[in-house]
Amino acid sequence: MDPITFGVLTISDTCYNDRSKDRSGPRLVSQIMQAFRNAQVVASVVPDENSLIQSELRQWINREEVRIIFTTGGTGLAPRDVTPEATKPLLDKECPQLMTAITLASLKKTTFAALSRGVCGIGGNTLILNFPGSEKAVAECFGTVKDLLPHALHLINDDVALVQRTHAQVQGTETVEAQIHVCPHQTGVGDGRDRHSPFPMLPISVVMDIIFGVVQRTTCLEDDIWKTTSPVNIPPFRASIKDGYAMKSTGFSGSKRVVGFVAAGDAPCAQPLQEDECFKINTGAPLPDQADCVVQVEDTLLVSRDKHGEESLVEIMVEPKPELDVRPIGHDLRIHDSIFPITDSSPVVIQSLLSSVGISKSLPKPKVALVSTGSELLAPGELPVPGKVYDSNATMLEELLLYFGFNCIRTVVLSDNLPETKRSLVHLFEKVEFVISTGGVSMGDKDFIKTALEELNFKIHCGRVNMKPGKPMTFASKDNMCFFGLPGNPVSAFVTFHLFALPAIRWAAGWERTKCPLATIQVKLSQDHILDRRPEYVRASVTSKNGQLYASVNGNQISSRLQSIAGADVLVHLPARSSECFKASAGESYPASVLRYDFISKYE
Ligand SMILES: Nc1nc2c(c(=O)[nH]1)N[C@H]1C(S)=C(S)[C@@H](COP(=O)(O)OP(=O)(O)OC[C@H]3O[C@@H](n4cnc5c(N)ncnc54)[C@H](O)[C@@H]3O)O[C@H]1N2
Ligand code: MOO
Ligand SMILES: [Mg+2]
Repeated sequence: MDPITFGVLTISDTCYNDRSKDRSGPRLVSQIMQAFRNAQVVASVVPDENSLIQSELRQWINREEVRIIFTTGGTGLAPRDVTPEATKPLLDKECPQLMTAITLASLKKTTFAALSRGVCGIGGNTLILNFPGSEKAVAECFGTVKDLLPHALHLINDDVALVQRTHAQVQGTETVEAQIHVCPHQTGVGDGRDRHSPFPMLPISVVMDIIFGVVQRTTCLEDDIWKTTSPVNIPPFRASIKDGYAMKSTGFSGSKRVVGFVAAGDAPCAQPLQEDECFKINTGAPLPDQADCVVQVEDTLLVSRDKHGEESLVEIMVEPKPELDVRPIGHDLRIHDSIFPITDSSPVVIQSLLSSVGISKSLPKPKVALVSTGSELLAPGELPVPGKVYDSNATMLEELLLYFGFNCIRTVVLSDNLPETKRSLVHLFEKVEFVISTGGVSMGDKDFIKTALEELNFKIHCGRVNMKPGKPMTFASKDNMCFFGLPGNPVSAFVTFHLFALPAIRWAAGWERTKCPLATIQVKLSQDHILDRRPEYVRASVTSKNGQLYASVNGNQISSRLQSIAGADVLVHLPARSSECFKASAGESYPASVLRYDFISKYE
């Protein structure tokens, strides 16, 4: 079944300014994913501005694969409500009855539905429907139209065979065998254990929006760190920039008597100084009070030593100039000035700048616990046991957290046992705000993570993501406790850590939102790659050839094969296969997330 791409456009000044306030957009996305297994969703938020709404809609209409667009918001009577006015000029045909069906259904719930002015119609080959802005309203409106949508698309496509089949179904003339379920809803119910995941397969962008909306970000950087002013001058004294001789610039070049020695760490010296005298001085040492310049040792000659072997006379071969090779007091940073010229959440930057002005403060970092689940797991170092495998995830995630500057508590392996899993989660959340587990999130009857979370009254925001690897990635929260259930397959855990858990932890630590995800670059593929049904995050190593970056896929990409992370500089983002495109070709350019600072493996 080919994927259908839906667009979900939230139109609201408020949500545009604070995306975490957008409830109706994510609700629509989740309903689409639940109703259509082959759905892909692009989502965006724009303010109530006619031109911005039109520009976003036009872009989606021009994308061949976007077949249905739902807008939510801006349909009412308020002065800023302009969604219908923005939509109408883009429609080639209006579909007023579709809106009538929505309105009739909505009026059964509330007469306020009469105050919505939304329109429906076709622009290019895309069906556009304006829904109101409330979460409840979009759920109801979607419920009204969802069964009509596949047939509407067949009609827009002029897909005669499927149109006839639907007409036959409606008229009851089709045989049972010939019936196809054009709109495959997930069952979510059934006798005994449900055989279908009740969790919609959400697009990555939606999961990211959810994570940033749910995880609480510390404001300590804004409230405290960025406002820190320096209690000292740097340098706190006039400091020599060179190893050489400190003197008066009013004297000339030529021979000078060496009257003293100043090393870094010595207190500034008040001894009188004549124009034909100098002090030997080291880089970083304080200039004697009466000196105003330094001549580097390379521009001098030693003339004589005294009886103790100490330098007594030197020849200064350049003309001394005022301030030559001197850093004045406060040259680098003045007392009371802000110590951060710009905000930079890197712990390296924060901690070292604080230290440079004498402030010893450790940054509050989110507390994280790691736990591997699986009765099959052996700790590295243990003897092999039939049926068991070694736990690589705990080591990998601990190293990744350290690499990115975060610490963790690493706990024991949990066996696949529901009461034990629940007990451990409760216990861990007494100590930390993030728990990252691996394993136990897919469909097996021993996959207890989601059940444990539900029984502990966590809200599961995401139980599946439309990606490969990492589909069953689970994100849940309760109060300020956040839980990432990464899939057990080692590569799935590796990819989902980088794409979801790391940005969440950086966000909690107070990082800017744009800095939380890994940096993205463009790379050209070195070889063809067959596209998957899900968007895929392929591990690849990068070669730089004449300034262009090429990505070579690291062997078999099955999610159990940890060898694919060896030499992995980037995760190349490949789109899902579509009816038009089934492979990514060598030479094509794709975005890629940078996994490591030293991300170029080879130069050719
Ligand atoms: N019926 C279905 N089965 C599966 C689905 C599905 O949609 N329907 N999804 C598959 C996908 S995709 C993934 S990914 C995995 C994820 O499974 P779980 O998160 O439930 O993980 P487990 O079943 O516990 O283990 C999977 C695999 O990984 C090995 N593993 C687990 N932990 C570790 C560790 N710490 N170190 C090394 N290896 C580990 C484990 O032994 C299994 O081989 O589910 C698919 N199934
Ligand atoms: O998502 Mo799984 O991670 O495909 O193997
Ligand atoms: Mg499993």
